[in-house]
Formats: sequence, structure tokens, C-alpha cells
Amino acid sequence: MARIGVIGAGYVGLTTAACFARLGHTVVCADVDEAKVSALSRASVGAHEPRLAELVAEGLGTGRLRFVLGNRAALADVDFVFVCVPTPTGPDGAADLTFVDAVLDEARGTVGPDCVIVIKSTVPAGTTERVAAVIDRPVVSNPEFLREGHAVDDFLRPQRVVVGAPGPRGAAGREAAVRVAELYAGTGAPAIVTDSASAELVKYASNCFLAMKLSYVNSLAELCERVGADVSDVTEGMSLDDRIGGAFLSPGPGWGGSCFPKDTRALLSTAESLDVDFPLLRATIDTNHAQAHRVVGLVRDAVGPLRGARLALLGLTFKAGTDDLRDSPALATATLLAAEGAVLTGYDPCVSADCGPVRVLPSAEEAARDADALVILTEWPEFADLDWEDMASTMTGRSVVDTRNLLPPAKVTEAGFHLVPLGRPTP
Ligand SMILES: NC(=O)c1ccc[n+]([C@@H]2O[C@H](COP(=O)([O-])OP(=O)(O)OC[C@H]3O[C@@H](n4cnc5c(N)ncnc54)[C@H](O)[C@@H]3O)[C@@H](O)[C@H]2O)c1
Ligand SMILES: O=c1ccn([C@@H]2O[C@H](COP(=O)(O)OP(=O)(O)O[C@H]3O[C@H](CO)[C@@H](O)[C@H](O)[C@H]3O)[C@@H](O)[C@H]2O)c(=O)[nH]1
Repeated sequence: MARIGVIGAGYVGLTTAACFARLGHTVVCADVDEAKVSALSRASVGAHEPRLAELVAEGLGTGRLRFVLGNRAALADVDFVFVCVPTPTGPDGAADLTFVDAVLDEARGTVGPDCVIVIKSTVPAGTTERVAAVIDRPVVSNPEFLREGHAVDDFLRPQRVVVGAPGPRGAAGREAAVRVAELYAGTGAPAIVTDSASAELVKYASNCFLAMKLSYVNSLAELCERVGADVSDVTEGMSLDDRIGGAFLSPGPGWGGSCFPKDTRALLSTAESLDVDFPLLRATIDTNHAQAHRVVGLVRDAVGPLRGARLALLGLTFKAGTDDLRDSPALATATLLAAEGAVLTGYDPCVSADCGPVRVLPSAEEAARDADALVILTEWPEFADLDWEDMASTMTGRSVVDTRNLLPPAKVTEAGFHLVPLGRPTP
């Protein structure tokens, strides 16, 4: 079993640390956020991630996992260092590597001669190669593919493990890359060992492809409305072709979260910097920007001019199953609605503080009180079970815009509501 240092205790770093401890390795997880380190040392996990708190408690209990403030202890006396710090969007759309570079600067003087530095943060193609040229230690790329809300499952049962070493076909650090792949042996996942630029691109190419699928289906939904087709039937028909598959075909208020928006922009920026025209990716991003405006249009069509309209927004996180509000399409839509003068209340099972223009209330019923219309923005399953008779007695208006096609049409309409789904005929 290996000694592993993890730098950054966010969604990826914390999951990596807790899961490697679960797989039997000894892990030191470092962060610069004092409050986070202190909470984690008491097994208090802030993020809404199934099983994560349990694994953290287990790791602390067995002594295989500990948390430290500052990176030194996670860089010295370990066999592998996993860099899991943010790579946000920079001013020009490219990934900002300030956090990664700061950690690598620290690592340069601290890690032992046999330690392998593993870049797990999402970084542009060429980054690992650049870093390897100035660090006298093996450096490999090992992108992470976990989904928020499924982080532990995705880490312990990944569909693939990708590791890339610098040089053509990973020649320079192939042995180090194989050692990193072996850390995941307990997961049973197939491993691809390749060059680092290819590994880095697998990450961007996957996220951008999924985002493209979603922009495609969001445009398709609009077309379905115009021709009177039902997008659910259309996508079901498509999904039976196993070359297409059924995943990522649900229309919505746009795709968001901490990864798709920044990774699509970063890949486009990489392409532009190399004079590669990638109109498909540009259209994927532009289509997504337009989607929040389209939702506002549907709400306007349903309730009339938005100035002074009281709207209840159900779901504020970027998708169900997470408490993450980063780049949430629900909040992008809220901002546009507020700009037209709507007065917004909201409810989300994982959000308690007010969000921008949205006054957050403790239940869907309270958010809906006296509302002119209700807008479903995140697909939390509990919204499908709302008591619509009850909602009708609470609300002033009778319009429900369902951007996730989540609600049972018969129950909603039987209670007297006018239901506006996305890409389906109005019931
Ligand atoms: N969130 C996801 O679902 C996901 C999935 C796959 C890949 N990624 C990628 O992983 C990387 C990290 O994303 P995240 O969502 O975990 O970020 P996050 O913001 O949740 O966590 C990052 C952590 O790093 C810490 N940090 C910042 N600078 C540091 C430093 N110098 N030393 C030590 N700690 C430091 C922060 O305090 C924070 O706790 C990004 O490149 C992201 O694109 C994210
Ligand atoms: O059919 C669908 C599926 C998803 N979405 C939206 O797409 C966005 C992204 O969803 P998801 O991919 O589940 O979220 P993340 O947790 O951000 O995960 C993505 O981003 C991570 C960070 O890079 C990767 O590791 C994961 O593999 C990748 O799925 C969200 O706004 C979803 O609501 C839809 O609108 N319709």
C-alpha cells in the first residue's frame, strides 16, 4: 500500500483522499482553508455527497486518513502527491493555472526523489509536459471524472482510469504512470496509460462532448415545440440506437456546474490559441447562453409582463443531488427574471440562504405562497410528489413552467394549473 499526499480538500481532493484511504492507502490531505481542515479533522463534511462523511470518519478512525493545514506534510515523505486544486476560468476564457503552479512551486523543493507528482486538477493539454520540464521528479496527468452527488461511487467504481506521462506515448514517465494506474487496482476499472497531452484531452473532450449533446437536445426541444412533437418520445427513439445511447438527452434550463461551463470555454480557448477552428464547441456554448433567455421567454408567455410578477422557483442548485450552486442555470435564469422586474422566492432542499435575487424559504409551499407562477429549475425528485391541490390553494396564479419535464402532467392539470413543459405539447 502507498503513502499518498492530496493537495486540496474540495469535491475532488476530499473524495480522492477518503477513497484512497478506503482502498487501504495511507493518506495525508492538505488544504489552506483552516476552517475546512478543522471541520474535516472532526469528520464534519460540508458537501452534500452520499457516503463521503462515512468514509472520512472511517479513514480518521483507522488512522489511514488525516487532514493538515498547509501542504508540507502532504508533500514530504509520500510516494505520490495528487494535486486537486481549482483551475477556474481566467479572464480570456483559458484555464487559470495559478493554484496549480503555486502547489507545484511548493512541491519542487519538498517532495522526495522517488515521489510521483500527479495532476488530477483539470488542466489544458500540454500542462503536464510543461511542468515535467522544470521539475526533477516524475509528473503524470490523471484526470478525474467523478460527478457531484455520485463522487464516492464514481471514484470507487470508475468507468475508466486514465493516466498520461510526458513524452511521445508517455515514454518519459511510463513507469510512473503505470504505478499510478495500479493505485486504482482495487476498483477493477480498465486503465488507459498514454501520453500526458492525450490524458489531459480525454477530460476536456468528454465534458465538451456531453455539453454538446445537451445543447443539441435543448435546441431539439425548441424545435419539438414548434412542430408539435414530444421531445421525450424523440429522445427515447434516439436512445434505442446504441450508437447514440440514452444518457444526457434530457432537456433543461441549460447545463451548468463547476465543470462544463469552464471546461468548454477552456477547450475553445486552447483551440483558438492554436488556430484550430471549432465552431461546434462555440455553438455548444452559445446555445447554452441562450437557454436561460428561452426559459424566461416561456415564463413571460405564461404570465405576461414580468415587472412585479411573483415567481416561485423550485430548485436552485445546478442539478439535483448536490448543494453546489456554482454556475447554476437556475440562478442564471433567476438573474434574468429579476432584471425584468420579477419578484422571486425560491426553495431547494439543499439551500437555506438567500441566493442573489431569490428569497429562499424553507419549503416549496412557502415559496409558492401568493405566487403568480411556479418555475421548476432543478430536477429534485420530491417536486414530482408535491400536493397540487394544496399548491393551488396557496398560489394566486395557475401557471407552472417545468424546465425539467419532471412533474406528472395529469396531477398538475387536474388541480387547475396550466402546465408548460419543455419540448412537449402543453397538456
Ligand atoms: N467538482 C467536480 O465535480 C470535479 C470533477 C472532476 C474534476 N474536477 C477538477 O478538479 C479540480 C478541483 O475542483 P474541485 O471542485 O474539487 O474544487 P473545490 O473548489 O471544491 O476545492 C478546491 C480546494 O483546494 C483548496 N486550495 C486552493 N489552493 C490551495 C493550495 N495552494 N494548497 C492547498 N489547497 C488549496 C481550496 O481551499 C479548496 O478546498 C478542478 O480543476 C476541477 O476542474 C472537478
Ligand atoms: O440529461 C441531462 C444531464 C445533465 N444535465 C445538466 O448538465 C449539467 C452537468 O451535469 P453532470 O454532468 O451530472 O454534473 P457534474 O457533477 O458537473 O459532472 C460533470 O463534470 C465533472 C467535472 O469535470 C465530470 O467529472 C463529470 O464526469 C461530468 O459529468 C447539470 O447542469 C445538469 O442538470 C441536463 O440538463 N440533462
